[in-house]
Amino acid sequence: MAPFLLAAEGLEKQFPGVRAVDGISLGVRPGQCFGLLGPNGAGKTTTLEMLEGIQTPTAGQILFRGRPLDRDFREQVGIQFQATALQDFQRVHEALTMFARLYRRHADLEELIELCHLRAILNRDTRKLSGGQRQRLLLAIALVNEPVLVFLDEPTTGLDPQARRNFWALIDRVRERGTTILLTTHYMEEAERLCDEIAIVDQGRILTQGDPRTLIQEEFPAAILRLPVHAWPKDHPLPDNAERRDTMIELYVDDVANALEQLERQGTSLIDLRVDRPSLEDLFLKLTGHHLRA
Ligand SMILES: Nc1ncnc2c1ncn2[C@@H]1O[C@H](COP(=O)(O)OP(=O)(O)OP(=O)(O)O)[C@@H](O)[C@H]1O
Repeated sequence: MAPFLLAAEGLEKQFPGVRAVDGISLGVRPGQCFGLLGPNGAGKTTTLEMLEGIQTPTAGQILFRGRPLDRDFREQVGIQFQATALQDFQRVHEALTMFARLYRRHADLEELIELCHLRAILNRDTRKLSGGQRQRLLLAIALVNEPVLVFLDEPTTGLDPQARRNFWALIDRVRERGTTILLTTHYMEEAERLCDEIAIVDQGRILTQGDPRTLIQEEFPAAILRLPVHAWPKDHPLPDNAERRDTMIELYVDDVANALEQLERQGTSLIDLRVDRPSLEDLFLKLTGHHLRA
């Protein structure tokens, strides 16, 4: 586990009647953005909370810089919870200052305010923040002790697409400062956009792990052509590189131009044809047989 900042081996968590995490091993390298990607209930939050030292594993080992989690670990990491309780009647700058006081070492608050775009809302009551503003404040709070590693649990859930994109840009800047990030998400686009490495989690286990682009390239050719079943000529059997999914036929191809020529030659109507680059959604479907959002 030596090159890893944080590593887990054989993590398990058993709740009464529910095996939330069923043998997860992973390693997060310094400077990396590592993502746990999976549907609701997959065990992402439970895994994250064990890695944060908040939940005790039923079995398994966690090492931070090669050592078990200790008091020092708490000083060196930051946590953005799904729903950190911000106190009522507290303004943004008061919340920041209060959290900064909890740590021996803390960041330059002015710099943090700039980084997280909080200047314009410093005097706002924390109950009056929009979803994006709240997430920016929660991220600033997670960064208040200048952590080397920050945990983000579904940081953009509930944000509108524009606020989500803004938050991604903010995460880019946090990374550029050298902070290692471990996040959970059920948005595949987010995992593809932000993460150097992902672990796809389903039913408490990791199905596959690696850099998103490589994972996709290993499983799929360059493109997936999708067309409705009714467009396919009845007398033509499906070729080996095709699969039927519900009302659609998917063709897995490397040479799009050549595939289109063949389809036209066999009399397939191309009017409803879609050409897609294979995505994490396709990978998840292939690995589990179901859609991530199902
Ligand atoms: N404290 C608990 N007691 C009992 N069961 C729990 C507890 N916490 C989580 N679970 C169960 O463990 C499983 C995994 O939950 P977890 O919250 O880790 O999943 P998740 O992937 O983070 O999902 P979500 O995106 O909805 O947060 C679920 O079946 C959940 O109901």
